Amino acid sequence: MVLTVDGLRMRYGDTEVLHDVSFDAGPGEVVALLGPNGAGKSTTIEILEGFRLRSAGRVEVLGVDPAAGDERWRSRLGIVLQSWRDHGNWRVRELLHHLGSYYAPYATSAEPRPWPTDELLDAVGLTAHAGQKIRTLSGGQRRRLDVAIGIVGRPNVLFLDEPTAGFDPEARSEFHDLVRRLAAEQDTTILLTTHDLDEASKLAHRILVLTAGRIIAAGTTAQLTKLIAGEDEVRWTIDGRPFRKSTEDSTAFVRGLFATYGEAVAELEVRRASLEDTYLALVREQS
Ligand SMILES: Nc1ncnc2c1ncn2[C@@H]1O[C@H](COP(=O)(O)OP(=O)(O)OP(=O)(O)O)[C@@H](O)[C@H]1O
Repeated sequence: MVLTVDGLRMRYGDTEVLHDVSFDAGPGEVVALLGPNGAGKSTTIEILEGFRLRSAGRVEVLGVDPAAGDERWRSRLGIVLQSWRDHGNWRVRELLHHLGSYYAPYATSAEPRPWPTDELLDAVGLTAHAGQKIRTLSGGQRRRLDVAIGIVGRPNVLFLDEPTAGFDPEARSEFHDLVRRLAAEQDTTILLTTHDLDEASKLAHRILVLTAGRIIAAGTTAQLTKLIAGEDEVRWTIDGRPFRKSTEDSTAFVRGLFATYGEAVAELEVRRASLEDTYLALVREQS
């Protein structure tokens, strides 16, 4: 396993913000930590990055406890934080070239490092802005640069904390392609956090739903849909009077409705439970 988290707990003072979090991830796997504000997503990712010391539990990243990771171990991680580190006066190409040079000592023949600057600029869609000063980039362009900084060392593991915040739909879709390519072609294991269920479903092989410091559901989008599938809603009127019923099997219910009321049933509507609805219901229930 590339990532192993077993019984992870974290406490800030008297407050426990992670309770017994466990999951793992293999090479080339994309895992999304999905949850509302304050669920503990950043805390989890920061512990795996070695930025925070956990209170309890076993954590291994590339076979190493992050609390004891050395420079060589660190060189195999890519990190994209939520907050922007300001390098305003640098130009995009210069900065990537400069940061990339730190990784050169850790190159192997199987894993050349760093990622050549021009190829990288192309991969993140910043070629046209390569000569621009960083403070003149738009929010979405800066975020692309954040991602480029995260992957310049061709990491084996990439941590992305809310990577697409501030992206327009096109940038988001290009970013999704990039993440898929990194996982499929470079076997990069990717752990990302997001509030966005749609993004998690599109990107991740596995989604972990975290609320209030606990993983309350985990699986592929299809498995989650099955696991937390809610009830459909059926609405209809009889003689102008509105009715509404929540049911797990709307087809059987509608069949029964027609058997009983026949042609008196009008304005029939069936709304299937979406994963989004059930995810929101779950989160509300837990928080
Ligand atoms: N340094 C800290 N000291 C005390 N409490 C903290 C600290 N950092 C985070 N917390 C608390 O821990 C909990 C989890 O925070 P965390 O940032 O991990 O959540 P998150 O899921 O990443 O949220 P968001 O989506 O808002 O980024 C929150 O209740 C937060 O207030």
